[in-house]
Amino acid sequence: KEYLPPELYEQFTALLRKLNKYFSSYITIIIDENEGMKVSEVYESVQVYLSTRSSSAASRLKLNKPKNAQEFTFTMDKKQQIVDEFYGLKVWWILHSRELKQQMFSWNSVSDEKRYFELKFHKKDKTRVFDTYLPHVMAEAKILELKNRQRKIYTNKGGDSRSYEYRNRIWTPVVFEHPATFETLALDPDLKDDIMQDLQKFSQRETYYKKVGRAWKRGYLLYGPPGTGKSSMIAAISNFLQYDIYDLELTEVKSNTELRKLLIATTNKSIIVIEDIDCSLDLSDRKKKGKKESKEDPNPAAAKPENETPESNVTLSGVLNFTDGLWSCCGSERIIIFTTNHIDRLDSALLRSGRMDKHIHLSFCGFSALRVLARNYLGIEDHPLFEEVEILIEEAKITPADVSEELMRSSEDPTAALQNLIAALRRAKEKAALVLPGSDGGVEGNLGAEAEELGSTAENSVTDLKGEKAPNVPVE
Ligand SMILES: Nc1ncnc2c1ncn2[C@@H]1O[C@H](COP(=O)(O)OP(=O)(O)OP(=O)(O)O)[C@@H](O)[C@H]1O
Ligand SMILES: [Mg+2]
Repeated sequence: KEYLPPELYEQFTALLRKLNKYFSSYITIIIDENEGMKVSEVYESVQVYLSTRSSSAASRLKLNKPKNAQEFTFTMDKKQQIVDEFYGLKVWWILHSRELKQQMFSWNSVSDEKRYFELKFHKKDKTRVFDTYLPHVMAEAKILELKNRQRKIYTNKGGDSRSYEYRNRIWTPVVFEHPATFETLALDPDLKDDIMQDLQKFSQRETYYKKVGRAWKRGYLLYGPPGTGKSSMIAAISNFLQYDIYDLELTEVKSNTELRKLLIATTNKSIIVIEDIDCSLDLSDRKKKGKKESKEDPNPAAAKPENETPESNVTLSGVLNFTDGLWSCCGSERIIIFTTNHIDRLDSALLRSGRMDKHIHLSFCGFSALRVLARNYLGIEDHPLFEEVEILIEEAKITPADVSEELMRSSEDPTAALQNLIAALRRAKEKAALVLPGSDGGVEGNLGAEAEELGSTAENSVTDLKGEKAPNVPVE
């Protein structure tokens, strides 16, 4: 390097590398961390596999202990080599990292890093490596992943953009530990069974979906007043199927293209959630609003101040494409869940039959749901006060969240807790009568109408908390 001019030195070393390759009796395979916009599955599997080998084989390790994990795990540090042996076959693994030069200068710029594994083995072992060793690595990684699996909840709401782990990922993961299960969910038993069977069936129907030519995914729309268990149900579904959750914050998504990127970056066996879809996007009035704006202001772009941050440009059609367009079939075993408190605010395009496979109405606490809550919070199956509660609860229209609150206040004394509940039910009943005299009650009056309205748009039966089916009025 000291004696040759730089350009000659470059050429000389390139030639040496070529010669080395020509005469070398080894083969090297590169496994990149990123595969387009996704983290490569092969890279992740290799990393998991090597974590069991590294503690004995490498001299410099990184120590990890994921939250709640039983044991420490080790991962290879950069430039470390691990020699692995498999029935007499010897291979070398090295983790490399390359800094990518940034094109543009900026004050808070951080150089990008590209990581990759290098697998080296003798030429004579080529067939064995491809036919037996690599499949063994993948299979072993799968077993380990299942053993140490921690479910994650991902969000697209800005992670730490300067941390390497998150900069290259558009979803930020957090370990998911929600305790809600179908056991603890206060729901009409028939509705609960129906949902559980539907989920179970879905998760076992890979070949069926293929046979009928459909993408292996399912859409649920959960609707009902606040505090009726929509979010809890999503957690219960995740715990039931052992799927990860992708919590999509639509207001953070700038365009339909970004929405598509987010979709592509989700993994299989996952639940994609858009909570409060009516609040995230003005879906119903979008077209009308667009027309109005264009009438009032012939050139709206010119009126905008230049430094204004661009608003979300996600459109209804973008969301619809996200749920069932051509791109929605990349990957499989996905459940897409929308939640809303106001089903009447949703565009009919989102509600039409076949769009979301199941519309689930979560409503006020019925007596059977109360029994579940009494078991959860008070540890009782029956009580003399249940008779009174049963009569009151059908009229009072109180959410499971409110019932839970009442029961929690004196959980050590079931009688006192139920007396509190009875008082709360009486208050709720009076309040409901005051709000809408002569009607069934407050908000719930509207909800009944919503259910009927939905019956006319949804192909699937509309099931509610009490297991009633809303009338299926034919689509006009
Ligand atoms: N059906 C239910 N079964 C058991 N607990 C429930 C149920 N509904 C509500 N709760 C309790 O009430 C709290 C609020 O419920 P949750 O967040 O699931 O309501 P939500 O329907 O998602 O409300 P929002 O529309 O405001 O998002 C939860 O912490 C849960 O403990
Ligand atoms: Mg919620």
